[in-house]
Amino acid sequence: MNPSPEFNRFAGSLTNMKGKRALTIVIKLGTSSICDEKTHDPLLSNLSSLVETAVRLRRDGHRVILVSSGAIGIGLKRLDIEKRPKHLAAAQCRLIALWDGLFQQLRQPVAQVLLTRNDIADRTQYLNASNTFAELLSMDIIPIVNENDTLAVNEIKFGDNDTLSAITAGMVNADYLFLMTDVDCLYTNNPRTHPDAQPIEVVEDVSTLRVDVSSTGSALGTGGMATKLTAARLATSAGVTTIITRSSIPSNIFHIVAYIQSLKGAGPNSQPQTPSITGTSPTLTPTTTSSADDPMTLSPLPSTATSRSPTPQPAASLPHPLHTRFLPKPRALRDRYFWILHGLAPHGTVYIDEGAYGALTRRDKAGLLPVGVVDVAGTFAQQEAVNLAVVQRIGGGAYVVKRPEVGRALVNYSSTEIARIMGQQSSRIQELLGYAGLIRNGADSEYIAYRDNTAFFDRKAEE
Ligand SMILES: N[C@@H](CCC(=O)OP(=O)(O)O)C(=O)O
Repeated sequence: MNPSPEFNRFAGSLTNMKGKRALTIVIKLGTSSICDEKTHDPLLSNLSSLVETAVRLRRDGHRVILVSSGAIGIGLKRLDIEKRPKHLAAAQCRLIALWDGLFQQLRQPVAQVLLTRNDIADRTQYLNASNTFAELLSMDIIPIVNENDTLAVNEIKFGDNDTLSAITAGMVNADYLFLMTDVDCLYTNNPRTHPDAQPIEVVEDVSTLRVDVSSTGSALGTGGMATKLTAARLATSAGVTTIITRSSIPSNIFHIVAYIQSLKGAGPNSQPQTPSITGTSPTLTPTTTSSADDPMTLSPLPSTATSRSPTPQPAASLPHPLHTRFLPKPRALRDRYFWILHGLAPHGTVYIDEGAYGALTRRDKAGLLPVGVVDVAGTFAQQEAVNLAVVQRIGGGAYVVKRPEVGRALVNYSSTEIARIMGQQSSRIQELLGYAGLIRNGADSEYIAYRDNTAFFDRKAEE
């Protein structure tokens, strides 16, 4: 296969990136970008174009990881059935053969990586996965990642490949995560019903955007608008610039990277000099259908997003296609905290009082002691991950939940054990349980969770 004219055309802008440090770029392609929603035929020209783009980036010295959905969609064609089966990913082998065949045309080796949450639930396994990616990338191989649908029951599912791609991007310390989809970018409103809707070019803080979840994504995939924002929140917390852009023109990746890299010369996280949204309509405006073709419609809060006016006025000289860029958090979450917060699935909830929360989140962070625990829900074993919720004690053993999800912890005691020692001084653990939890550094544990085994979504707590 010879590179298409389009492939050769963007060689011009490539020169802008030459001589710069190698970037790690994760590209996520959803089902609707891989196969036709009605016929389920693979979108060959689209896939070929993506292959050309990825190979070109690789040859320019960058590291590329592809997160590819499509096993279920392609499987429908293979099995000649109409509807997405609930428990079947019949065509992962077909999907990877398709990618391998296309990459092979350009002599680019690829490697299949199938993951479930179980594969990263243990710290050593997480680090193994991370090392495997590093090794593949150092050998100029493009890893192609998907959820291992054959093994992934609900408890160990990432659930959607947007989330999986964000976790992958965090794991490899990527510079960019591209969430390729069937719309150009996020808009201030649904442009179909609101002609004055403006594209949102830059989002500083994804948590201040409220998403219209009525657009649920394609009929064959599991993601949609909401999962893209979740992915953006995860990836940006790990310091990854996250982009939403249209998948039908994969070479856009190239122009967008070149554009953003050129902005970086103008200062960290530079933004185009375009008007800010004034905040006249900060409430959510639902889209009218859930078609995958719907633009993503968001209601940004005033100071956190920058939109392009109807006549684009790019700040940098480089031309760039429409996209939404989520700025990475200035200080990336420590790898261990990223893993605890986003790699692990919580098995229950430990309710802590405000005093404990304060101690766990202050600068000289403490561990979680039994005395700060008010209640426990769910069934979990030692060394499993739990959700942490903050409660206010209101007397007589009663409490109100103030913040239902502030962070995660890897616990030294099971749910049954915690139920027996909560609210007590650590010195009573031995007496109450007959033993004292996990032993670390030769001493019994006085903590429900060690301080380096707790992590919080509020970034101030982790800085
Ligand atoms: N693992 C599934 C894809 C799940 C998924 O997240 O799909 P999508 O929303 O299209 O990215 C598959 O290969 O079909």
